[in-house]
Amino acid sequence: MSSSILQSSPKPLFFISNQKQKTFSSSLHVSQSINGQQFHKPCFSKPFTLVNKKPITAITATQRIDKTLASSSSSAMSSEENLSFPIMVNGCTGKMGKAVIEAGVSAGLQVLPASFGSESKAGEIVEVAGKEIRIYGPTGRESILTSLLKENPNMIVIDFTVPDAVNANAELYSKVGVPFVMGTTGGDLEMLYDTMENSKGYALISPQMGKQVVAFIAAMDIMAEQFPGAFSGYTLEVTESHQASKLDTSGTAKNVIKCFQKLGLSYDLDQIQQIRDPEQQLEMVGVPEEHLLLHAFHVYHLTSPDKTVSFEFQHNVCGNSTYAEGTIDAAIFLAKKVQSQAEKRIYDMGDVLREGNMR
Ligand SMILES: NC(=O)c1ccc[n+]([C@@H]2O[C@H](COP(=O)([O-])OP(=O)(O)OC[C@H]3O[C@@H](n4cnc5c(N)ncnc54)[C@H](O)[C@@H]3O)[C@@H](O)[C@H]2O)c1
Ligand SMILES: O=C(O)C1=N[C@H](C(=O)O)CCC1
Repeated sequence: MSSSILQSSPKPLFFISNQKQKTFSSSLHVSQSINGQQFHKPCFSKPFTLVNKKPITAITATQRIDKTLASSSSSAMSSEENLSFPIMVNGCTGKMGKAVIEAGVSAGLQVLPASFGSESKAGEIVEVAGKEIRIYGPTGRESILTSLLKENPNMIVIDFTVPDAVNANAELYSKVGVPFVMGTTGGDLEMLYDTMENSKGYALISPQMGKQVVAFIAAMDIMAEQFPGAFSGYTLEVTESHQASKLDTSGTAKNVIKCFQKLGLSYDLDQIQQIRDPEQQLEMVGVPEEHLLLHAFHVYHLTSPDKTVSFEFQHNVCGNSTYAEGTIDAAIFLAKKVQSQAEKRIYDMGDVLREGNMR
């Protein structure tokens, strides 16, 4: 596959982009005072700040979210449903972790001062969106989570960690019995769903939290259901470009490809062309320079057997605010399901959209 895919059609049939919004966000500057010194940083989302490194101790009631925020959250949320719940954001020093905490704070949710992170960060206390959060490495997670749940029976875990941690984390959440939103991609999806089927827990699992992209995938799925095989014989080329730090292939692209397969296209996931090189992203994909460190561009190009007909679909996202907002909607949706003891326990972002649970 060549770069022509990305440049072949100046007017794609389907184009979703939030570049405008993120161009605004990219000019955001954060000013923080650390040990009396003032720091200014241009960023997509506010950076976390390392406060200090202390030995790990159990979470106590005094470390929990402050009560002022807790009480204000009920009015900021939905007073008629009296839905106020704390979130534990795992991977809180990561790009998504930070963005989700900011979105959660804006929505009036409580953020618990504990987060699962990498071994190298274990014991650190970091500041994200004005909240001090202690990082817990791989050791002792079960007892930490158990005591957190005991003190916060209506808590929801939000996981934006790394592909390698997905299955072990989901097993732990299920074992302890804490409902969770799994935004992290990768891992063994079949195993993840098996874990949930075998537990009594609630979960919302989605490799894509951006509402408009989710709606696009749902539309493709409806087309596949109504017109199975409509694109038989066509060839498919898929290109996805993300920041160089992304560890796995786009989970979103995999879901879109499932729809194309139902539409009759034969395609193997290892044919996906991943672009992680910033130079290619600038020149070939057209990613704005200020978003090289945080973007998700996807192109699906379909060509008829005799090459007389072609289709192109794109969804291009700069920054990550759309995912963070969707994640908070997902957490609110899941909290309501838990509260109402809904029979269905495993959800995805399509369920959130279908029930109109958007703020
Ligand atoms: N569902 C969506 O809409 C969506 C959107 C964006 C990103 N993602 C996915 O979310 C995940 C995180 O993305 P990101 O951009 O924030 O990545 P990131 O690299 O910026 O952050 C990863 C975080 O995980 C932590 N971590 C590393 N090893 C860990 C471990 N063993 N246990 C717990 N935490 C660990 C890191 O310290 C870091 O805080 C990726 O899988 C990405 O594909 C999903
Ligand atoms: O930035 C990422 O990493 C993203 N991952 C998700 C995926 O793999 O589909 C969603 C888009 C952003």
